[in-house]
Amino acid sequence: MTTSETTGNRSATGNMFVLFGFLIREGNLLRSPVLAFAVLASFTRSGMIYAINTIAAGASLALGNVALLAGCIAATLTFSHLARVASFRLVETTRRRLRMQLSRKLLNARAGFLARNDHGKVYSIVTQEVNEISHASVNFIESLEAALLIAFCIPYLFYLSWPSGLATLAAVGIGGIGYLVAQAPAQASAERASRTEWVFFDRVNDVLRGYKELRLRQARKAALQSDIDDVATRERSLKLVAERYYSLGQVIAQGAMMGLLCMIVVGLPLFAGTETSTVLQILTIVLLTYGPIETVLGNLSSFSRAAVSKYLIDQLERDLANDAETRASGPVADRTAFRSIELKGVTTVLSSTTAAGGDESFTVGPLDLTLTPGEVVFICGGNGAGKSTLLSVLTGLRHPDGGAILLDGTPVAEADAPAYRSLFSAVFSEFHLFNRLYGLTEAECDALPAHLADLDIDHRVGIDDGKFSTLALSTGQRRRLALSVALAEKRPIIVLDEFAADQDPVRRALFYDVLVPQMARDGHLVIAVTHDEHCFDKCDRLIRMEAGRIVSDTRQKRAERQAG
Ligand SMILES: Nc1ncnc2c1ncn2[C@@H]1O[C@H](COP(=O)(O)OP(=O)(O)OP(=O)(O)O)[C@@H](O)[C@H]1O
Repeated sequence: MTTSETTGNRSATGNMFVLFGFLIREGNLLRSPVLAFAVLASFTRSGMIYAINTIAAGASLALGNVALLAGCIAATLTFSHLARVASFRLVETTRRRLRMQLSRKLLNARAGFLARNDHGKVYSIVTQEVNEISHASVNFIESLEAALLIAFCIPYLFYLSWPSGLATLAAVGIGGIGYLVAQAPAQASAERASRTEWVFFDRVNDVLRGYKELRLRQARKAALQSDIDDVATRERSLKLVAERYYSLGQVIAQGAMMGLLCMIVVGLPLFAGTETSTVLQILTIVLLTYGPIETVLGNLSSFSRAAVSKYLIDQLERDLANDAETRASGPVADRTAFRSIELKGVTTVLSSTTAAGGDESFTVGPLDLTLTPGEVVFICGGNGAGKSTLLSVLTGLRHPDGGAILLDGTPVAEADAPAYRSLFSAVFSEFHLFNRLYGLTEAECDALPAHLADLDIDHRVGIDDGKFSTLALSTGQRRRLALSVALAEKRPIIVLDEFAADQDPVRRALFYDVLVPQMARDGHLVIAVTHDEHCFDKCDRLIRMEAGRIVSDTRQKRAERQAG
């Protein structure tokens, strides 16, 4: 991968400027006290250098100079401490802002984006890359303080001896150029290392999620371990290459500084005839600024790493913005009722990349369907027939690629999707249980215990302080818990994808003979994907799908229920 491939349109130096702009803007640096503390610390440190030099040059100890030295030392220590504390606050603020901003964008992304994208990449960016940037903000303040000190000292050096001032400027310049030369290849390797880290996070996910399968087959475990070793080794090599370049930049900077010292000690007396006392004064200043110069140059590599992180975060944010949901201009009010939902020639194209690198697509639709409140609709069909895709489109999680969804006769635009989705509660085949009762109203929370009892799960789970007492449940129990939440939401439409598949015969009967009829009696439209052929008579409509199409839509009289 070349540098231009990895850093897109931005050059390595451009990345650095973007980072600096971000740190100044996000840290509100121009108005932050941290800047004032850094300026004051470097000012008093310069005063300290001046006082040391003046005392060293004088024959006797002048009280005023000693007082100046003591005052400058106390002030430098105080301002440096305050600047450090303020800059750590800045680190945490930057980290918090970045994380909040990224999570907000992830929450606003289309469902398809999250289904499509590697989670390793998202985890890595939200943790590692964000940390890299927030740490750079401390280095930024530190470098600013050091750069100011250098800016104060160089004129003083020019005042004492212009060749020494010029030589110091040249040394700083050579050091800076060294970093600029080294950072392009270093950033390219650092970026590749970050991308390799995304793969590492995915593999860790395999270890955590596939722990049972891995323990059943040693060979699988060994192969995964070897893959993880490969990824970790590749990442290590890429990081080492990047660090080697960064170190090369540092060597050039250190070499320039050492050259400067030699030039002062040997060059000045030899070629400029500078007196020993002046040489000593210059040497004191250079030695006291040596540390800050090294800080500025040394931090360049951390900025370079952070610039790569910023580039990767920007890239993710751009992808998220391109795939963000179209939002309504005002606040979205929940819909509490509907008269009809109509799918008119709805088509959805699912596409992915094949192992050979080609494109593979599957079209669901065109689908025509009208649904009304109080109906019990079962959807059946073989694996891959398009049932789950139909549910995604119907619930507004996926905007159709063709045709339209009409709610009470009005087409649902993408911006209307949030309001439209508020009609639905669902337990998808791959559902997620939140530990906390996020977003439930007080009335819904109050209704929940009754639904836990109806679904025969109250003996295993309780609610404590807005949280479930446990989620350590069997698959069937987890599904019943998810349905309890869905029912407590009291939304007009309940969607269930293979709900009964994990239930024992008693609970399955409870579902088909008691719960579903009860939902319909309460006025819900119930849409359930099911493979239970012996229960097909327990619905008002049976929709059969094949190869992405509805091949039959049979209305029937529901079989009599045992209860209700
Ligand atoms: N990203 C994708 N690219 C291409 N084809 C896809 C993609 N996602 C799913 N498919 C295909 O689309 C078809 C419909 O999938 P869907 O999940 O809707 O089927 P389903 O009827 O719910 O199946 P099951 O009963 O197995 O859950 C399947 O053949 C599947 O392989």
